[in-house]
Amino acid sequence: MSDGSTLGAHSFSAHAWGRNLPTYEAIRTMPFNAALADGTLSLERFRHYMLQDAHYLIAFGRALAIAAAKADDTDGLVQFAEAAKVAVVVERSLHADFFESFGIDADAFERTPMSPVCHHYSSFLIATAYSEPYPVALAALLPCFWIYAEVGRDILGRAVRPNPYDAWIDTYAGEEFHEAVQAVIATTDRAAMGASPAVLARMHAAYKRATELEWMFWDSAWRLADWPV
Ligand SMILES: Cc1ncc(CO)c(N)n1
Repeated sequence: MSDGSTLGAHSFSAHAWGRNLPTYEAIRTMPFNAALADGTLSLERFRHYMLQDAHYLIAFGRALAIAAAKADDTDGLVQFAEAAKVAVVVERSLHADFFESFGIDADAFERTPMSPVCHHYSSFLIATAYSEPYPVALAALLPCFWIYAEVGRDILGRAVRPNPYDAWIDTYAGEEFHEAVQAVIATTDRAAMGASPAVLARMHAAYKRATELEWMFWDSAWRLADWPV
C-alpha cells in the first residue's frame, strides 16, 4: 500500500499519498520508530508518547464526532460516530492497561499538560473539523488513520519479538484497524469526488499539514519536549 498502487489512480487518496510520500518515509525511518521496532526505545520516551497520545485521542474523538455531525449521509454519520467512540475506547485502554504496565501512576495524566505539538495537532483537528466543509475535515483526519496503519505494519515487519511494545504494535498492525482505515479512505475519496477545485485544494493542504504533524508528534516524544517557559 505504501506506494498507493492499490488505490484508484485518480482518487484523492492516491494523489495525497503520493504527494506526501517523502514525509511518510521520514516518519517510517525516524529514530522513535526504529527504536520501537527493535525494542530499544527508552521507557521515558514511550511514557511521554503515551501520555500525550491519551490527550490526543480525546481531541481526535471530538474532531471525529464533529465530522460525524457534518456527514452528508447516514453511512458517514455512523462511520465517524463509531470512530469517535473507538478513539475514546482506545484512550481508556491506555489508561487501564498501558499506563499501569509502563509504570505511570493514576494522576500522572492529570498532572501532565499537552505538549506544544500535541496541543497544536489537537487544536488543528478540532478547528478544521468545526470550520471547514466535510471533505476537508475528512482529509485532515485521514493521515491519523492511514499513517498509523502503514507504520504499524512496517514496524511489525521488522520488529524484534518479544518486544516491550508488542501490544502497541499489534493494535495498529491488526486487521481490525486496517479495515477501519480502508473505510475512511473510501469515504474521503467519495467526498472528494463531489468537491470543487477550491475545496479539493483545501483537502490537500489539510492532509499535508496533518501528515507533518504526525512526524512532529513522534519527534516531540523522542525529544521529550515540554513547554519552554
Ligand atoms: C498522534 C496519533 N495519530 C494517530 C493515531 C491513531 O489513531 C494515534 N493514536 N496518535
